[in-house]
Amino acid sequence: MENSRLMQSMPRTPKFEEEKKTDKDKEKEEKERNGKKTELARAQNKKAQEKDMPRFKQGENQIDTATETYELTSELGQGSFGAVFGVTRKSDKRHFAMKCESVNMKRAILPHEAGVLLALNHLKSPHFLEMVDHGIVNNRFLFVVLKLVGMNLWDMRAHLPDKKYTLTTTLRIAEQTLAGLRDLHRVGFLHRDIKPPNFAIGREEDDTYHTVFLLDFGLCRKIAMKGKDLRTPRKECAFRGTTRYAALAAHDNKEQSRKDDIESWWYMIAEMIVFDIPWKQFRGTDRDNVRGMKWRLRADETYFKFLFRKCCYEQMSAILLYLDQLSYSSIPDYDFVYHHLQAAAIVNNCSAKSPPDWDPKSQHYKGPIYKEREPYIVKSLE
Ligand SMILES: Nc1ncnc2c1ncn2[C@@H]1O[C@H](COP(=O)(O)OP(=O)(O)OP(=O)(O)O)[C@@H](O)[C@H]1O
Repeated sequence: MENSRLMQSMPRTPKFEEEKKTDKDKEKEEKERNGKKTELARAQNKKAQEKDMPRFKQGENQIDTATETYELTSELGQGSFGAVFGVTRKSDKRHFAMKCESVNMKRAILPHEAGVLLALNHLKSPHFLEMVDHGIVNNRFLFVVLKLVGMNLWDMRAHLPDKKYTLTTTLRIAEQTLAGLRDLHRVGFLHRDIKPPNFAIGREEDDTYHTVFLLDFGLCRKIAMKGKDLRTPRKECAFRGTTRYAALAAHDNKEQSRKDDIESWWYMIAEMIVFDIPWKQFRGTDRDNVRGMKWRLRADETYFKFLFRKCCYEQMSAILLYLDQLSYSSIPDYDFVYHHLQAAAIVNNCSAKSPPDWDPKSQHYKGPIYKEREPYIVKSLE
């Protein structure tokens, strides 16, 4: 005690202050340098996209690949790394989605994504899209052709009359997205960018209108290898993900693991339940503030209770408490999480028969139902 008081009263030497200032300056300079690098890479990527990508809006309406001709019919999405188009395969007039990426991107993402999709296509899970074609066009852009799905969960919410999902639909979404993540983890991948735009509903035409699909495997990381259970975590990693839904491990530049995908999933579902998640107003660059609020949620029970005052306090707090106990190597108990979702549905009188909000005319729910102790099923083994 005496010692610490003594230390506090001691004047800091100019040298100490100088060193501290230099460290801070260095950090600031490093941040500025990284910021400039990111900006430069972004500008280069944008230029490459403008030059190489299908120019649908300028009248380019047909893509000839090595084996097929596709007619471009719409633009379904524009991402930071590329674009997704609606296409019709000329040979059989079937509709698909074509995701494209310029060959001149600073870092190619699509070949990696195609690899993940290929692995997932061996799995018997209703939550992944079949990849029907992939390749390169005239050394201009890379592409993958995927089964077409409907609106993503972000856009869908904005289209609903109240711009909100009901609790029944939220819990159905929670159950299906949890099953999708469980299946992805089982093939040894982490998603690392769980957010509503990366899930989409199916299409009436395919009888998958009530199914939720997982999209965008560009940030996936393989964590389990053949003959090795788990990759050794790196000491420090660059931030990956989307600030609003990022797990604390991502905020702390730590190696992410299965539990962190589920933590991101928790933020996504919490947002659907409470509508206004407390860190909603912060931008992607405000990572420190968002991290602080995610910590407050854990430390301040009154705040947590207030947030879930309308419903699901017990279940959501039990799930988060459980997730926070897991470590890098833990395999989350998805069934345990599901039990809490089931409990929330029972306590809140959610009908198991109700169709999802986007299909109010339907008589009943016809989407996939979470199966406990679901065995790992590879298609070829059936
Ligand atoms: N198979 C598909 N069918 C219909 N729409 C799709 C399909 N795949 C993607 N989309 C639409 O395109 C959007 C962007 O897709 P995706 O996230 O795969 O691309 P991205 O370039 O990685 O995007 P971002 O950089 O924003 O993450 C999705 O939110 C969805 O609305």
